Amino acid sequence: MAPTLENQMTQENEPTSQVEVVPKYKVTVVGSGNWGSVASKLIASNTLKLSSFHDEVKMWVFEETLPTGEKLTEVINQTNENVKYLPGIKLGKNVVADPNIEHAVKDANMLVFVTPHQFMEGICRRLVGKVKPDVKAISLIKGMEVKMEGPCMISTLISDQLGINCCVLMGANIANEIAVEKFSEATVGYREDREVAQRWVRLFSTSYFHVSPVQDVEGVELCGTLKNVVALAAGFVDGLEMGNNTKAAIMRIGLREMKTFSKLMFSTVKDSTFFESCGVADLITTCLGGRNRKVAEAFARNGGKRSFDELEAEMLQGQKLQGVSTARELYEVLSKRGWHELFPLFTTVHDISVGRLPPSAIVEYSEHTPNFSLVEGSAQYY
Ligand SMILES: NC(=O)C1=CN([C@@H]2O[C@H](COP(=O)(O)OP(=O)(O)OC[C@H]3O[C@@H](n4cnc5c(N)ncnc54)[C@H](O)[C@@H]3O)[C@@H](O)[C@H]2O)C=CC1
Ligand SMILES: O=C(CO)COP(=O)(O)O
Repeated sequence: MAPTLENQMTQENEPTSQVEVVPKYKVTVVGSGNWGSVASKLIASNTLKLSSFHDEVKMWVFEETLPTGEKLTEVINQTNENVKYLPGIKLGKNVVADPNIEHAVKDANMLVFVTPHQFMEGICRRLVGKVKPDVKAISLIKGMEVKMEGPCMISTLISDQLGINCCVLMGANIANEIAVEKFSEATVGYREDREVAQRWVRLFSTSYFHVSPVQDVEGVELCGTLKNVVALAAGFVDGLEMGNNTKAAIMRIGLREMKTFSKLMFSTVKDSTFFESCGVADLITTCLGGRNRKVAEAFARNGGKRSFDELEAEMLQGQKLQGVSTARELYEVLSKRGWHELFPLFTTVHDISVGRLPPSAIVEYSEHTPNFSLVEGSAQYY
């Protein structure tokens, strides 16, 4: 039987006695927004150093025309910079932007998914039958879809639609900080295949980006997804100038709801996952410096009179919030299961974001609803 790329590559970087041409993993990044561009830069710096990977990293770009009339893909390939989503940062000459998604993925052995979550169903539909059957995937996407049966994590959507293995990478990772090589950590969540997880760790790790593997895909992914809803609550508190103690209270309550929800959905979720970078660290950084927090602050300052869509378009120039749609998706799950009382913070964030409650409800609710703050509510179960 011919050796597969998989078993030929397990002894990564170890010298071989015979001179032989060993196939190398080809990596494609599906997505080229703010984090997608930084992820491409990280990976591209490593593929040049690690002999088991092809130097070239393909990056699928959702094509758009810039105000200059030029195509974004062409500008990225000419300047080696994503001038719209990550201006001022060189991606590495081995990053090649490609506007054709089918072409970008067809030869890849490793696929990195990093688009806003709302586009993933459409992307997966386009990719059915277009990827190598033994390709390995990883999702950096913080979000979920809601189906009749309940929430569907994006890694599950990818695995189910494309019939491939999918890990996740989440963490306290504000992209603009990693772009300028400030130290941070991240967590890779994997299901069974530790060797594949280690390969992802090697592909992403640098001196300033430390990655640890954890055998808990759902826990890691739910942390990354749910903290965006808590970040909106933190933004409301900032917009109302409530101060640090209130914000810390919101983060604490939010973390408990994250943990309770995750464990109710998946009994396999581990307590220890919440102490990894994907858990409490991501919650903190997003509540301090993320886009969800920033736009929610503006929303509250405007008394909820300007919609999130309007503020997002004005403040983020094409970048996308994940928290507002995640709050809506979460609300659907809570409604279907009759869980609103167990998750007052998640419920209130959605009610505020759609204008059913004023931003000030984020604290009023906590004062008047016993199980929101002082008395142990849903969170007592976990
Ligand atoms: N930016 C950050 O600091 C971090 C982001 N993430 C997560 O990574 C994921 C991707 O985020 P970013 O790369 O920051 O994206 P972004 O917020 O910069 O989103 C814009 C991207 O969406 C693309 N897009 C617009 N319309 C589209 C369509 N119809 N179909 C497909 N793509 C379309 C744009 O071309 C652009 O690449 C999100 O789930 C986010 O939560 C995770 C960690 C850090
Ligand atoms: O996920 C993030 C940091 O880890 C970024 O969060 P925002 O999308 O709120 O900027």
